[in-house]
Amino acid sequence: MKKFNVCIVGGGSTFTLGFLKSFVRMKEEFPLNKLVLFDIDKDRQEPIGKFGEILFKERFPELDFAYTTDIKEAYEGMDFVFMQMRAGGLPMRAKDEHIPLSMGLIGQETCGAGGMAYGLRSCVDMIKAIHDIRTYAPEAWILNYSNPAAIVAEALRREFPDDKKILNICDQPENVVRSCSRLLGCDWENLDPVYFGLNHYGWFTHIYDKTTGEDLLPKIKEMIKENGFLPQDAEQRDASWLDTYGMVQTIMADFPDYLPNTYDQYYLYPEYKASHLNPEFTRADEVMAGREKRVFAECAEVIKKGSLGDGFDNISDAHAEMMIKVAEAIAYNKNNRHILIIENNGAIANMQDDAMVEVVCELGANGPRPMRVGNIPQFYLGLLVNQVSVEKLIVDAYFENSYQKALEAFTLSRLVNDAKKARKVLDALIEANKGMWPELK
Ligand SMILES: NC(=O)c1ccc[n+]([C@@H]2O[C@H](COP(=O)([O-])OP(=O)(O)OC[C@H]3O[C@@H](n4cnc5c(N)ncnc54)[C@H](O)[C@@H]3O)[C@@H](O)[C@H]2O)c1
Ligand SMILES: O=P(O)(O)OC[C@H]1O[C@H](O[C@H]2[C@H](O)[C@@H](O)[C@@H](O)O[C@@H]2CO)[C@H](O)[C@@H](O)[C@@H]1O
Ligand SMILES: [Mn+2]
Repeated sequence: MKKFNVCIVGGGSTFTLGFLKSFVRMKEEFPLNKLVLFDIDKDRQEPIGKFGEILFKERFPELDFAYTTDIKEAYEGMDFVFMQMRAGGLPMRAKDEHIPLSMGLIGQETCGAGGMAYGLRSCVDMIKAIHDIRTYAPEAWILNYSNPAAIVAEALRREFPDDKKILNICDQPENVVRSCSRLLGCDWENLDPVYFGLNHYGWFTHIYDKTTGEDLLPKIKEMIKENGFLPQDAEQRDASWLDTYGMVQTIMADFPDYLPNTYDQYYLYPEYKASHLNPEFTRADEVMAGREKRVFAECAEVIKKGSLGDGFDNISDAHAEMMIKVAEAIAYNKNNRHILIIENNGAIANMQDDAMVEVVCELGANGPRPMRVGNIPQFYLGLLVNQVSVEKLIVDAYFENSYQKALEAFTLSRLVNDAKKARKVLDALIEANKGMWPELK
């Protein structure tokens, strides 16, 4: 069985620990020869790298493992590059959230003004990183889930039009499917969804039972109406995530056709959400006070002991598991179904061909084969055409250094929706992002 070389870009991410543990747990199904962590921040990556050295010495000694800030060492000879960078780090995420919220607008990592701010930073850093990767690993599969994935995917489509080995992915649709399995009391892998949308803006039209072919969505709708909706791993979630999943019940009461992606809440209830988010303590603050602290405390403890110790917890990590299964599908030409971000080209019949949309695809060694959903109803089409235009305009702003295009994107966004507010928040974000955005003229 061939063994693979993998690099993780954003080695200092709060998600890396989950990957390191999952690579151990999944070493039979996706065997690694070499794993390299790469980050531009040596100090942030080092504790995670040291944790990895101890983990692999004890659980996967045959693995060739390294961590580095050198691009040649990181990329040369790689088969897969997993990309999880956060351009500007969590402190900039906090600004993306706080600045719009201070003006009464949604402050969110990937949606609205904050998402566009993060998007412009990610365009700069992701395009540079992919040029670096292609210098040293022209054939590697690049699996991107750095956010905002919708804007990043559109920028990469334009910068690398002929590169068929860049794949953009998000775990949230799969997380919603997993959450349905909690409700139904079944194995999530026995659910076969039909889905359409953009990244962080989509709907499930059917969720079939893989064995019988029965569409379980009517039953799921009833259960959500009666009991609400919880993430599969509710016991491990922060309060804000439970609130987010809870909103699915509200969305379905107003729009009962389909099961929504949890991110739809921001587009459907922008005023309600903006007035219920705490401008003094946003999700970035919650992550910095919670997940970030936990991850680095776990590293420090293991490094201090010099071993994993008895209480070592290697519980399942849905996010890492999904990304590794995506690599596995490509590596072994499995043609498994995954929900991926791809160029539309008819997958959603009544949307423009060059939109980056999110649909179910069969995934194998030759890349994704999207499954068509036909025409979508006018309401959903209207919402998505609006947002795809926003995403395209912000990417225009990046490539053309255009203030005007950025202003248009901000004005068009349902989460801003007013030219005066758009100019005000855009100007504040330009100030906050000096040196990290392209210069907008
Ligand atoms: N699409 C999805 O489903 C999904 C799910 C989870 C996380 N994510 C994304 O993963 C990323 C990491 O999230 P996090 O909360 O762990 O953030 P984090 O800030 O903890 O980690 C990001 C790491 O990226 C590094 N980094 C920043 N710019 C870089 C660059 N140019 N090259 C290499 N490394 C760079 C930082 O130093 C940091 O160590 C984010 O983009 C997040 O949105 C996506
Ligand atoms: O606020 P965060 O940093 O916790 O999460 C933002 C990300 O949320 C989604 O990913 C979740 C995923 O749904 C969940 O199951 C688990 O694996 O954690 C992830 C991060 O919490 C979303 O898909 C990402 O794009 C966001 O970055
Ligand atoms: Mn996502």
